[in-house]
Amino acid sequence: MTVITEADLIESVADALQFISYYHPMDYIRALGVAYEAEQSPAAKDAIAQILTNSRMCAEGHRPICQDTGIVTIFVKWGQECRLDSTRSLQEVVDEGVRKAYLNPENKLRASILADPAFTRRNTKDNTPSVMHVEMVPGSTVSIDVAAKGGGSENKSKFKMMNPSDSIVDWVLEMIPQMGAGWCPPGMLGIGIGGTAEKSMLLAKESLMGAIDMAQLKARGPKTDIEALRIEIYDKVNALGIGAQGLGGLSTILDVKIFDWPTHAASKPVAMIPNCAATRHAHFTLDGSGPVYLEAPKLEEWPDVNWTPDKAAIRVDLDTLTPEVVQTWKHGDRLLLNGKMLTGRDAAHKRIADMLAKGEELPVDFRGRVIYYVGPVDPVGEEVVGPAGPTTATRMDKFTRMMLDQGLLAMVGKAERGPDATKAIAERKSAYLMAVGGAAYLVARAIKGSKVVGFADLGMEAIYEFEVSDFPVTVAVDAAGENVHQLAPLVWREKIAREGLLVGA
Ligand SMILES: O=C(O)C[C@H](O)C(=O)O
Repeated sequence: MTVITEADLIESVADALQFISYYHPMDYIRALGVAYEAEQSPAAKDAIAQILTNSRMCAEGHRPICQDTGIVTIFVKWGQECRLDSTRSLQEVVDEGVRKAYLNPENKLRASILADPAFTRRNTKDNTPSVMHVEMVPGSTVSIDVAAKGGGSENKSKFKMMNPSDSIVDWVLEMIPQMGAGWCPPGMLGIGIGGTAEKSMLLAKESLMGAIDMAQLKARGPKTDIEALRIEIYDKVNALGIGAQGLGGLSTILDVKIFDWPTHAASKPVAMIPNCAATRHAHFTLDGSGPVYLEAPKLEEWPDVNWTPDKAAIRVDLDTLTPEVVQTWKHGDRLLLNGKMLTGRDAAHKRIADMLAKGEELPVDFRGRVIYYVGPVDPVGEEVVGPAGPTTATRMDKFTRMMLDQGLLAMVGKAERGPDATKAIAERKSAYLMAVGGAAYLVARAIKGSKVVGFADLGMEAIYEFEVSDFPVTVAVDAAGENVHQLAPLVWREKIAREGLLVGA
């Protein structure tokens, strides 16, 4: 009987979570490097350059790849000849490891988990509990996959109970455009086919724990129907031209993973879960001999890509910004923002709406201001703020009109805006600016000052005032309502079809 001690499990889980917070898996970095070389869309290439540069900076600086340090998801294969030496449950012991990792003072990670999700949504403050799936297997070791799944990509998960004769490829191609860019492409698609409703979801999620091997698979050719399906979905999704961050381009996905399971004669459940640019997972095996520490990758393995701000970009002074200046910006323009910018995301917007409904005075005057949708990581050491990349703007769509009514001039976030928000932006001659999701540490370098100016109790969801210097954004919706996320993928889809471009990495 192998004895697994509490201490070994806690230490190994904590080490793996710290590790994946700043080291991308190398298979992802290699595939993204190939996608970068192949990319022909300047906007998508710039976004991939930011993600690659950010990744290397995080590996060097041991700080999180993304401000969203994820919901911890753990797959445990527990050997039947192993015993956990603890009076606590496996969930409690694993969560002790999560707590230790997320509260590590040298690299404090963002606490994103809220208890009582339907009502008070209270932050648990240490990112616990994790979501754990345990399977008993033959053997005398414990094998663990640890992942930290970003909320933006998790939000785009899809499920369908198909008729047995329905086409999986058709459904995927219908879903991908609906998912927009909030899942931070280029990433991976995990697909689960069969079993029951919940089993297919688990299969999809577990499939994402695998390494990216699409190039090798395509080179050797498919040997099974599932492999052929992976290639077909990979090629057809990339041919949609959505591209990095939805900016139009050749690489929307870097791989498709598929797990399947026998199902009922009446059913064909299919689940699809995307993994974002902040792909984070690691694997280790405990054999009773002590904790496992993962081996650091070599920095030379990162592609030699060093993003710097575009010198031709338009410099904007936020402190003297006027509606007239906002109206001169055209969709696709690159801007470098300078001066003071407010922040606010889901909880702050909801509270503003509640306060306005009650006729209460807001803690912040939004007139003439720009708001950045972000929930930053707390700073460590000399930092003024930790990694602070944009959150998905679409979730703030329902509040856009309300915020523009408060005198807001423009918004900064990631991914597309929906039709209502785009219409409101055009009516008020405002603008929506897009920063690159998955480049949070790089973006945070442009933030020179940070203070909380409202709703301090909301933690990372409070309203901050950032002082920024050359903060890079692209005009995604301009005052005329022109929207890059609608226009660019169409252009690239047609170009790919017309020129027969080789898509993907
Ligand atoms: O929570 C965040 O910071 C970002 C979120 O993962 C998102 O992609 O919208």
